[in-house]
Amino acid sequence: MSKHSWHEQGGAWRTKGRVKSWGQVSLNGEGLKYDGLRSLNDVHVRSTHASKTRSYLSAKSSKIGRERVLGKIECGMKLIFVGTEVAPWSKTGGLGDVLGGLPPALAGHGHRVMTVSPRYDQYKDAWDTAVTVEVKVGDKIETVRFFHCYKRGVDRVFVDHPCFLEKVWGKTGSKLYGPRAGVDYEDNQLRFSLLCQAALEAPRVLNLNSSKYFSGPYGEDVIFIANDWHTALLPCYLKTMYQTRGIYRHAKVAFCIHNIAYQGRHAFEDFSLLNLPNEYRSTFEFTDGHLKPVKGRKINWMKAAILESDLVLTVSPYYAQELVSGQDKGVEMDNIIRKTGITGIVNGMDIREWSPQTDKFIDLHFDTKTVMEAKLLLKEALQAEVGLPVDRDIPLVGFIGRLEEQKGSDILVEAIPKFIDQNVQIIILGTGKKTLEKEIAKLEEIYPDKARGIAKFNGPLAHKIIAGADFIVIPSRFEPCGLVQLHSMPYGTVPIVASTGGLVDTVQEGYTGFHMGAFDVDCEAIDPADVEKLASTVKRALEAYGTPAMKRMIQNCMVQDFSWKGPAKQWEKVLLNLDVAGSDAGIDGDEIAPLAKENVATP
Ligand SMILES: Nc1ncnc2c1ncn2[C@@H]1O[C@H](COP(=O)(O)OP(=O)(O)O[C@H]2O[C@H](CO)[C@@H](O)[C@H](O)[C@H]2O)[C@@H](O)[C@H]1O
Ligand SMILES: OC[C@H]1O[C@H](O[C@H]2[C@H](O)[C@@H](O)[C@@H](O[C@H]3[C@H](O)[C@@H](O)[C@@H](O)O[C@@H]3CO)O[C@@H]2CO)[C@H](O)[C@@H](O)[C@@H]1O
Repeated sequence: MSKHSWHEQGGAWRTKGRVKSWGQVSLNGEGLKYDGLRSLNDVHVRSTHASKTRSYLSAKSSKIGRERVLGKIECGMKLIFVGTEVAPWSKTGGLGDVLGGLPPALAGHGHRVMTVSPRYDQYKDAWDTAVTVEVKVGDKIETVRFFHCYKRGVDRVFVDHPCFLEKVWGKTGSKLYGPRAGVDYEDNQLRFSLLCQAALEAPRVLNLNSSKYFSGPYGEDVIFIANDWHTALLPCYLKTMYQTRGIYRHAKVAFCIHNIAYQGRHAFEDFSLLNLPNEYRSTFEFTDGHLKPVKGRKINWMKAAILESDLVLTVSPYYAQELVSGQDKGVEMDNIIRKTGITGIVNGMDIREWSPQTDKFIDLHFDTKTVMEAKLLLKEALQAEVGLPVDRDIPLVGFIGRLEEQKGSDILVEAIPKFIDQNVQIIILGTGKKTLEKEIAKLEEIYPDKARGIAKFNGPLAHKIIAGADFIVIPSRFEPCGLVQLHSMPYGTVPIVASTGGLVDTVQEGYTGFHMGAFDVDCEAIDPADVEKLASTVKRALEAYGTPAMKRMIQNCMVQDFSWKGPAKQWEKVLLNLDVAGSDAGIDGDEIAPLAKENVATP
């Protein structure tokens, strides 16, 4: 049994009755009348005879740009990303960022890219396609409707169903998975079953004509990129509901692990909710030493996803190594992953959102030449905003993250007394576990002139901290990739990081940041040695503040390229290796279109 970091503690949904039969409702009839955003005919699509309406445009790269002519696809893959978060429409953390940023970068390489995620809110930029499909979820037939918009070269598809829209009020930050942090919705397994089935329908039933480069449904020769445990049923349904019927014969599934701490462990009896044939029981079966959500034998969604997908990826090479290093870091999936293998590709970040030269949330823009003066002014603005004494000579340390043990905010709180006597201020921004939120909120009372803990999900403030702080501290017990250090470095904000996961891959000791060493991954305890490591490394960073060495580090941080361009190339390479019919390398392009101003999810 892994001693720590399986984060799920319960919330299993119990079935009251057993499902007698499985499978999708019969699909008959035909006719796909949805034509991009214009035609809003009320078409109830029960058919999946998408091929009848195919009219692809082919794509050719040329030196002077894209030249695409009617005919068969000559270039690019058809990629369907599926996930429960997609920024800016929905986000509780980094999963949303990745589904927001990676797809446009792959579209920029000439691939046809769609994301499928829940419609948690009335997104003002996503239109009703009027296309509906029926899927069997648990023992009920549910109708789902697709909404759509086309942004930065990506078809953003939103799955509309009351199980998403009625539960989540407000677009980001909370309530996507449960009424509060640590508590899951009882019907999460059904919600995610519905999402997976809808995602499998989308490429076939949506007749999208979003750009001059591509038109018609995506068709069947696609690659699904499933993300985290919520999408684990996708490879299983692909095989049992489609490929057995000769549909999607060449389609493949890549499964990306953003966080092994959340695996979707549920009561074994819940298998019957999933509408999968009995032979899949063993794929899901999993026994651990935990009592929650039930003692002993369970189903484990992530295990099934790892075993049933064609390719398993994660979000940094070092995390990939950690996952197979043993039970603790692999959270009891290490033996399974050793069998399948795993590819680690470090995440990129959205340089349109996170750039000191264009950031819409800061009052002053800067570059490598103006950084030293600009940061002082931005720090003063930040100090004033959070109510700390305004003093440009005090080094400011920031923290941004979900308040879960993963992120080590508890270790940080414990370490603060050990360095707060220095010339320093600290601002912690995060939401999550109530106990951890209370801990950070108390800091202001204890250190009124030195510390602020803000238990809110606040995007603009995150930008101001990234820009105005001198250091960003990331004391994670484990960190698959970490985006906050990527966001901070272009702003010359030097990261102080635990030596784990993607933090190892992206921060170089003494060159672009400060490493604290690896922490104990046991989430149930705070190791005093880790408190010491954190405090001494912060002190080391404070000593460097204002020195020529620190100035060099700031420059080193700022000149790196953390955009999605490089990672997208690597993603392209591994996805091409899946050898799906019609797939071809894309072109060496940039993102097709900038993030439109209206590309903001508002209720
Ligand atoms: N209170 C708050 N207010 C405003 N913004 C907030 C916020 N709390 C967090 N954020 C934002 O949420 C994102 C968090 O990024 P992380 O890399 O820490 O992801 P997370 O751990 O959630 O995701 C997992 O998936 C990602 C993506 O693969 C991996 O990088 C990561 O290691 C893994 O744990 C950042 O954009 C951050 O600014
Ligand atoms: O983008 C942020 C993270 O979002 C996902 O994590 C969520 C996870 O998948 C959900 O299951 C849920 O986790 C809760 C867990 O189920 C429950 O038993 C309890 O331990 O509390 C957990 C937190 O509420 O919410 C997570 C988001 O908070 C995604 O899987 C991660 O990769 C992302 O880091």
